[in-house]
Amino acid sequence: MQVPQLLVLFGSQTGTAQDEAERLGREARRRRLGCRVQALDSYAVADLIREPLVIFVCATTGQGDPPDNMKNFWRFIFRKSLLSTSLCQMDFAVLGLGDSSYAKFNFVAKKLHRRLLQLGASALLPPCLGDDQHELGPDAAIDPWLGDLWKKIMRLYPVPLDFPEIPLGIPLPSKFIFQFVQEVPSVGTEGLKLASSDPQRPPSELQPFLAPVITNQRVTGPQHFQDVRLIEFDITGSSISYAAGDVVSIMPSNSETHTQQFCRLLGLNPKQFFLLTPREPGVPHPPGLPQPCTVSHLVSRYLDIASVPRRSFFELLACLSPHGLEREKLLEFSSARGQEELWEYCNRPRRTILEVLCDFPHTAAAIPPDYLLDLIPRIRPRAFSIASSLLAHPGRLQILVAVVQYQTRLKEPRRGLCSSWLASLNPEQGPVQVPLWVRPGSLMFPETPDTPIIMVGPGTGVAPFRAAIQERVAHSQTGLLLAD
Ligand SMILES: Cc1cc2nc3c(=O)[nH]c(=O)nc-3n(C[C@H](O)[C@H](O)[C@H](O)COP(=O)(O)OP(=O)(O)OC[C@H]3O[C@@H](n4cnc5c(N)ncnc54)[C@H](O)[C@@H]3O)c2cc1C
Ligand SMILES: Cc1cc2nc3c(=O)[nH]c(=O)nc-3n(C[C@H](O)[C@H](O)[C@H](O)COP(=O)(O)O)c2cc1C
Repeated sequence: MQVPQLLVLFGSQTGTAQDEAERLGREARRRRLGCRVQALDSYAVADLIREPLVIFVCATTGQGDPPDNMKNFWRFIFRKSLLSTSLCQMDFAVLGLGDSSYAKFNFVAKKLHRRLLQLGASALLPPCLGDDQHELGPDAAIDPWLGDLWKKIMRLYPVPLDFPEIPLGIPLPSKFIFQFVQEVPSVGTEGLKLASSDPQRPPSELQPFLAPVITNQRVTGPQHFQDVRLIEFDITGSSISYAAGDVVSIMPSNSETHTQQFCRLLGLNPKQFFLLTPREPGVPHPPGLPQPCTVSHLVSRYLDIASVPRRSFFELLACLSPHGLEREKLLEFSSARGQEELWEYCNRPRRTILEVLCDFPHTAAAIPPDYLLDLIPRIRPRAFSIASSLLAHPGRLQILVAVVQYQTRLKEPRRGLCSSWLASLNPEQGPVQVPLWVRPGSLMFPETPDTPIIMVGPGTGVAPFRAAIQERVAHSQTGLLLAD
């Protein structure tokens, strides 16, 4: 008897839907189902007509919009030419991530559910609508829904009896195998660059442009509570072009201090090189990680140790812990009944992964490197409205950054990863480069430059208007007034 195969496809803007999709993948593997977990746009969508069992995990972003990594899928699935029997072989369920304070609550999940029914697929359950506004977060809706889903799936797709369930507490195999290497293999140091600038293709998340920082200047008075920076990048030779309203994405790094602290806790040598091999065929190499790579590069540029850990982090950490007391606490945090306590410990005070690891030192010191990429999510890029015009500043790109810093009940102030990192870059102390790429924004300015517009953009919300005004001045428009 063959093992049933489940496909989990996700669309995620900031990682929550991806984390839930990976949780589904782990729960499926514990139940001995074959399981693939993929971003919707990295899946060959035409193959859906052959899939028997698919769970879609989708966030809603913007104003009821699909996340960037499912935009191609979204266009495809709503093609008018698709027949109403296209997906009649498929059982499916949709898990939505949203926030009920938005007018279009879980719009993507609801619309996708309806569309799949129109295409002939059979729903296993009504869609699950995870809500950030719930005091226990989206898991309040997801936990009971998943219980029902597994009951249904295991009834319709029973696994052979000689494959018993793998109990919680036993770690599943890691996605990758780390092989530490004493010497740098012959690909040389070129492979260690984060990204190169290929003049043929505009920079993207997979291949950002390393833009030198030209200036980094505070534009608010020294007494003002908010530190706002005007940062200028040199984008000469990048093939980047932009207009007012466009957005630049920036991939930040962890601070040197945090990187070193993390390595110390885990007993890792930052200078050590390693190679990564996927445990299963077909698992892609982590995007943006060079091969070979140094531990320091992995920790500073890839692992989001400054983020607030999710429940899945505690679940895996508990499995890896050799220390009785620490393991017991970690298991509690990963259980359904421990969610209120976890919220108080982590989410409310915004405690970071690094700080949690400091609280569980015996466990941290025993984490096998193979599990690092299962345990800690990838650093996410941050978006900034472009605050300049190429017509006024050829070969340059400027942004206005409000440095995020606030206090919770923890003694140490909370600092935004990207804004604090950008603020720390000082080109006067030597060359510094920032990985970035540009995408169109949703803010559209009138095509005829003489159309009068009233612009309201408080704080750094003024950035796109600064760009629009520079454009209009370059076109010799007069009568412009920007009030602040
Ligand atoms: C399309 C778009 C355009 C943007 N343009 C700009 C721009 O022009 N300039 C700009 O400065 N930013 C802009 N942002 C925001 C920017 O992308 C980052 O979110 C911001 O810089 C913070 O990132 P960070 O990494 O420093 O903070 P993170 O490490 O991501 O931390 C931010 C998180 O901290 C929490 N937080 C922040 N303040 C508090 C508080 N007082 N109390 C409790 N929790 C808090 C919130 O959960 C918040 O999500 C834009 C965002 C988008 C989506
Ligand atoms: C900029 C932004 C726009 C959002 N727009 C919506 C929305 O229109 N409807 C909704 O239900 N949730 C909305 N949300 C909430 C997200 O869907 C929710 O936080 C979700 O957990 C994010 O999942 P992700 O991390 O996988 O992207 C928005 C969140 C952000 C940050």
